[in-house]
Amino acid sequence: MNPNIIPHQHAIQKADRHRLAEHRSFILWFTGLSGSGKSTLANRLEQKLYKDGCRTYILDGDNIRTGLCKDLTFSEEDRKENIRRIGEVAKLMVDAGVIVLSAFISPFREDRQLVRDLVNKGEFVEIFVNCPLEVCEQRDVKGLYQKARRGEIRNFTGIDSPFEPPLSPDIEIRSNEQSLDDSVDQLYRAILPFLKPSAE
Ligand SMILES: Nc1ncnc2c1ncn2[C@@H]1O[C@H](COP(=O)(O)OS(=O)(=O)O)[C@@H](OP(=O)(O)O)[C@H]1O
Ligand SMILES: Nc1ncnc2c1ncn2[C@@H]1O[C@H](COP(=O)(O)OP(=O)(O)O)[C@@H](O)[C@H]1O
Repeated sequence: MNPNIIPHQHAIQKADRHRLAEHRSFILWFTGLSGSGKSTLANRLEQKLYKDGCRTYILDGDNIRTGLCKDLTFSEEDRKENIRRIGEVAKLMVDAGVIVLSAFISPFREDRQLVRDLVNKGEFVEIFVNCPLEVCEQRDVKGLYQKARRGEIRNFTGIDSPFEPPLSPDIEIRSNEQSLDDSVDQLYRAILPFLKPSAE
């Protein structure tokens, strides 16, 4: 820490923003293989929360790897840096009173833990979108698994780059065993308790 950087105490705090929005803010951290269903679930859940009048924002590859993190590759080191930056952005958004839905592979336990440690207890909800590699590969939503198998993409998660599944996720969705509607319902019911304003 640089001793010459002294944070300013702003008059309007996170708790004030929660009162205004009438809900708390936190990070819904979707993790899973490419094609497991992270983006689809984040999108569907956001629509439900939006209908309820919640302030939400999705962080995913479209708005991060084409902007803030466009300098990063898929090496282990760059993936770590990717998640570190996303974690810092998500933390700011939580402070701004927004419910953040983040949809990144985030393959390493240590990096996910790092994001959890950035925010207060109860402000990080780890959602493991669990789907066997064979099913993700069969879905091949973007044709990337085929490219990876042909050797046209290197360091592809599940093929020649590791994925460390969460050991005790807050929520687990088995996206190959349950329908999309059931998955969204399960998620919505599980996060309702997080929405309620606490005694801040
Ligand atoms: N080498 C390699 N490995 C994995 N994924 C790859 C790769 N190259 C490109 N893509 C596409 O990039 C998306 C994953 O980016 P992330 O930022 O979520 O990855 S990570 O969290 O830094 O590991 C991922 O998107 P999703 O399918 O939505 O997960 C892929 O479409
Ligand atoms: N229960 C489920 N939850 C999420 N996605 C599902 C489910 N069942 C089938 N799918 C399908 O799996 C695919 C997941 O793709 P996507 O959301 O882009 O994955 P990711 O963001 O993890 O790469 C979509 O075509 C989606 O319709």
